Amino acid sequence: MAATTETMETGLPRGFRSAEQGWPELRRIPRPPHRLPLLGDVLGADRHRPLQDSMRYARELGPIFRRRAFGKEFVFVWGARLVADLADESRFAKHVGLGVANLRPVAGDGLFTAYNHEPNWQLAHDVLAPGFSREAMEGYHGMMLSVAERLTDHWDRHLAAGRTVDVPGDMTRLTLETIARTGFGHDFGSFERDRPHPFVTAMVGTLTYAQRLNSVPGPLAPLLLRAAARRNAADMAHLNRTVDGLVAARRRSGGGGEGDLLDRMLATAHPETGEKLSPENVRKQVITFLVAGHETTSGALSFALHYLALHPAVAARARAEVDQVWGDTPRPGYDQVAKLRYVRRVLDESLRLWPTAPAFAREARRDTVLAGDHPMRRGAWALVLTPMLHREPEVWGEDAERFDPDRFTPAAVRARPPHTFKPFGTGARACIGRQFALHEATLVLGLLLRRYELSADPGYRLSVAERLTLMPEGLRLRLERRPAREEAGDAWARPARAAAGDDRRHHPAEPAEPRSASRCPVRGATD
Ligand code: HEM
Repeated sequence: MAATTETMETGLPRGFRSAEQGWPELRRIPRPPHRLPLLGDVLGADRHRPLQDSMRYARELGPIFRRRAFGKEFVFVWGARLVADLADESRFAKHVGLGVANLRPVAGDGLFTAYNHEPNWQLAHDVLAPGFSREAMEGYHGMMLSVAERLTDHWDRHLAAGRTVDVPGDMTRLTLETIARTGFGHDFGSFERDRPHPFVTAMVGTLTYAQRLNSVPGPLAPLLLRAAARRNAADMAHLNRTVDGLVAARRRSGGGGEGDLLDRMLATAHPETGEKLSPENVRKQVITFLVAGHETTSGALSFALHYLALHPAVAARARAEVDQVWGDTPRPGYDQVAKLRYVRRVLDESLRLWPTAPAFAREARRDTVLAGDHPMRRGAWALVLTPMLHREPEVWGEDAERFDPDRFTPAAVRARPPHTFKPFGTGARACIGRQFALHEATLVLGLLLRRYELSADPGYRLSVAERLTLMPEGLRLRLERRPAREEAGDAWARPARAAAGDDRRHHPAEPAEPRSASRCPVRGATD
């Protein structure tokens, strides 16, 4: 089965370089004390929650440590000084590490899973980056609002029926519809279904399988995961079919996406070379963007809603800001979203505690010494454990576990060393969809805060599910409608959909920012 050759024939993904080869002084790096022969550091490990296991080890072993499972040794790094050094792009680059490499069968040389040397990375990056420029984002705003209104209609129905709402499920509906609609002009009809869309089920299946591949001995994987591999093949076939249908429909219609991501993928030539993406690469990019474009944002929104429900004073402050900034505007404009500074801080603080893509891997471009202390050979790699970087006491204080959005006031951000907040990764391979995710999530949190009081089930204890990404498992909230403001004609409590045309509406009041051809439109100064 072509889908698994990279991982199953050798037990290791292509490009894998063992820690023993890469780190000459590996022995100096702390490891758990009770290592079993052949099996490694598996005592007490929860194979469904490898990230949270690693967080536990990090607390015991310090800012750099290693774990071994079934013959594979991993080096983890989370100390601020070490991570800042790994962010040096002249000496380090993205490593397509185990978890990401396991997604290669489905996402191939798509933007997220491409090896640095693959020419399709630069090609796709240059062709697609303008799809995340400010102008493009402004064009998506109306569609994002429309999808958010489908969510509030859905929640209103639950509220009327006296039911609680399924936060991760509904956030996934929302973010899938948003990326599908803005990027590909497609409607999955998620809010009209009782169960997750089969695309989501297939996606969760492939992500879970990619994670599981790391938790079984490589050579035994074909045997131990035979049934799971069969299901995975069916899931991948479903993803491919969905995407092929979507692309075929667009080709038949002869474009018509008004320059959305799919139009760019199909028709845009590289500005310098004139090259276009191949049909096979388009398939990989569409899958990449549909998956990367919703799963992590859904988790980020879900964690933020969890913390808002848990901290009524924070929610009240955020709501007061929304009322003040948006006033009675039924449909906030593009530029009114970035003005929700406190709501954005709530989001940042949620991403600090639970960065929903919780690790990224870095490899040495040449022989070097990490932070002047740990020699690494060219190709040696380490996993940055973002949730622990974001809890590093020297940076975030002894109360780093406490949820406090004021850690992101401009003064507090300025006072922190660089490279200490990395939910979107780092360098040239950092998240291309960062602004998209932040705009969408801030807008949706604003709309929900304005419309509802949210309360948590007092019995709920945060349980974080892992499938390469993170999600607050089983989170349900009780809603109460905020009293309507009669004098405003209930304008904000019931968005006047018809009043504000829908898709691709630009806000004339917002002047377009001049774009420098030499500057990548998705890389901000904060990266
Ligand atoms: C809160 C939401 C999001 C988070 C936390 C997040 C996080 C990340 C991280 C950590 C990386 C770097 C991975 C690595 O170094 O291996 C990444 C890359 C990427 N993300 Fe996101 N992401 C989010 C939303 C999005 C959205 C909305 C899109 C698309 C619309 C997207 C598309 C991508 C792509 C294509 C890459 C690969 C970029 C490259 O290598 O050139 N992400 N993301």
